[in-house]
Amino acid sequence: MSRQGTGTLYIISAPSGAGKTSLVKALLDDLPFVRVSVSHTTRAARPGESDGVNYHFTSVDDFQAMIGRGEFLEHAEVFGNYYGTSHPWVRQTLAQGHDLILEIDWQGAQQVRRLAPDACSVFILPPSTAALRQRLNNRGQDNGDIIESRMQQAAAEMSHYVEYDYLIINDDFNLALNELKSIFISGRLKQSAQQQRHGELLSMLLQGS
Ligand SMILES: Nc1nc2c(ncn2[C@@H]2O[C@H](COP(=O)(O)OP(=O)(O)O)[C@@H](O)[C@H]2O)c(=O)[nH]1
Ligand SMILES: Nc1ncnc2c1ncn2[C@@H]1O[C@H](COP(=O)(O)OP(=O)(O)O)[C@@H](O)[C@H]1O
Repeated sequence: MSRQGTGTLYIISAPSGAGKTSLVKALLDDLPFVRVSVSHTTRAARPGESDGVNYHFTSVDDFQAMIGRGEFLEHAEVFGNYYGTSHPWVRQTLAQGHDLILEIDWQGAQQVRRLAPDACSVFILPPSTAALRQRLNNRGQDNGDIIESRMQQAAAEMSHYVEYDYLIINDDFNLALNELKSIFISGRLKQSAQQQRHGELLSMLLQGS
């Protein structure tokens, strides 16, 4: 299912605050063939977040109705809220030939791997737990209790890193971004070579030089 059309499915997981959203945003700015899935969640929007952009903010009743209709590729409860990925949207985006990122937790990653064994998965670690706490504080979007509960669950999330194809330590942001980009570019190159379209990719990659 990760290779319907020409797109490849990528899973990116990390403990809260490790920097996955910032890295994915920067990656999307640089690589035009990549899209990110906007998940559904029952958590409240943070200041500055908008419906349909960061998440589809959904009531618990609506979320459960979507589960009942089989609309999620995967879903999980994280930090006391539900999160899920729209199956029709994933199918359509891959069929259009885009590579697609799912920013999901380890539970969702396990569900997706069962359905799409050739999905490529990347785990992002912070350089230390102290840095993780510092980043959650600096982000300034969660109160002290929420930060505490995210720190408590960080170890459990991080214990799953061995299940992933790639591991990136997000210490220096630009270094981590380049490592992430190489994974996507190499994946695209492999696909393009299979489809005899490597010349097209090369000119896309070199257009800024
Ligand atoms: N299984 C699953 N997890 C998700 C989904 N969307 C987000 N998450 C995970 O839910 C957790 C909390 O996300 P969020 O509330 O945005 O907090 P943040 O990671 O600190 O920015 C993170 O581990 C996300 O990877 C989804 O659609 N499915
Ligand atoms: N390499 C880095 N060094 C320092 N701060 C970072 C780095 N990467 C991300 N951050 C900051 O850490 C905070 C959490 O990042 P975010 O992308 O929201 O994490 P996540 O999506 O994994 O919860 C943000 O304020 C972000 O700007």
